[in-house]
Amino acid sequence: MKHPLRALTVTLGPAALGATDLAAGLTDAEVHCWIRRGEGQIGFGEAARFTATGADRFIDAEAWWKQLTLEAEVVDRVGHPGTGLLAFGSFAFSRTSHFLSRLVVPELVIGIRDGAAWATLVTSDGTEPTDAGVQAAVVRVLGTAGGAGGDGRTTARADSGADSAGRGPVTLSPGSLGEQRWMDAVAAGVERIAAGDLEKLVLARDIVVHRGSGIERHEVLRRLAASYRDTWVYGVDGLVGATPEMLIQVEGRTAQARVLAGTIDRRDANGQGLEYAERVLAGSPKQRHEHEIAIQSLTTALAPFSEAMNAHDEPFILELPNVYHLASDVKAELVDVEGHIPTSLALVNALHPTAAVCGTPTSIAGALIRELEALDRGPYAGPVGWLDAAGNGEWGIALRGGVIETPTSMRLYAGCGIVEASQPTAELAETWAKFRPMLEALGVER
Ligand SMILES: C=C(O[C@H]1C=CC=C(C(=O)O)[C@@H]1O)C(=O)O
Repeated sequence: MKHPLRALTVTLGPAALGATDLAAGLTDAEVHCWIRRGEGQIGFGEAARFTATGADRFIDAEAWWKQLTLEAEVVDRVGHPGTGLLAFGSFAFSRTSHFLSRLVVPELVIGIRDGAAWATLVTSDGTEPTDAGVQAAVVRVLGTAGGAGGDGRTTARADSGADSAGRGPVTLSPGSLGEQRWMDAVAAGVERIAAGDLEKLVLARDIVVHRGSGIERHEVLRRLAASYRDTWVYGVDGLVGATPEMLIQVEGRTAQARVLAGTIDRRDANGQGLEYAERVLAGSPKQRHEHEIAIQSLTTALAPFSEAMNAHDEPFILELPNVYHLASDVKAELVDVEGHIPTSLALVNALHPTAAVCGTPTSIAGALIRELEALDRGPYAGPVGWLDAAGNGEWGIALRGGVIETPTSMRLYAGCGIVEASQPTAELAETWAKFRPMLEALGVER
């Protein structure tokens, strides 16, 4: 007999987690996670799962989630975004993808928000989750109380040193298109833009990393969380990465997005730092044009759901360990649609795919991507994140990541915005800079 889910959320004392950085809790190879600057949520086990493919994947997921949360019995003693029932999710970039878009409700979620920790225990067999049950589940996944191992940053750094020192061979192999064929695809895209068929196109490619000694998923996540503190580190099943781009974040009536487009490799700055980025990135008409198109696509799609929207006139420079980006933060106050504030997933349905990962106009860019990339992007460049029963959530764009395909191999993806002024060799170099966070986390030096 199928039972409705039952959930209990309680505050966790500092000793229960034993660390101020949530990355310290990445103790299990199957852990789901969403972490930025040591805060967010991690999930263990599985109480429920939904999968879908096709054009209606977001709407179908939303309907499933609504029904599940309506039937559930929830005691939430914390009551902020992310507490109560929560699902992690990952969606295919394309409606034609074979990848199964998914929502996963873990049995145990541990979170840190504004320095305070909490945990939610979910049962699917009809039993009532208790305080003692939550504490016991936390101890089970983190080791003894207070035994999560201190600060995730320290642990991760020590591990990555040990890793590059001496594990099995790591090799790279080309994905769907080799480098030359991918550059030919970029040149073909530029031609189509020059012919006036479209304004911008985002072309991606894949590579496969083989690691003889095995891919340790939670170690990879720890390294990403340690090195890429300003990104959102995500792990949902085999999908793992650290994205700097926020498609949409919803908290009550407030929605926020971080739009990125325009990139330079930090290695090219030769230590000149931000001054170089200001000159070469913010000062480049090509990069500004690429960024302008991405901002336009987000704000146009968000406008019907909001009454007040502000985005700065000037993009800022986002400094990451591998690249500098042109970035713009957009904030909007949401309006009721059919009597309700739109949920984060409803907004994802309206916003995806933006011009930061597809192009403009969307349908022409989407068709050209299918024609030129010769690649099923799977969850790459699709929405990844979490949502709660109130509709709050954070959905990043699954960039700077990849999919663990076998115990010893992982497929990585990276793409570039192509405009008329794009040069195939420069775009190829940019993909290598974008692969770098994952390559480093996997112990590949390049
Ligand atoms: C498509 C990717 O990046 C997008 C996000 C930021 C900057 C981009 C760019 O400058 O081309 C891309 O639009 C990727 O990382 O795979």
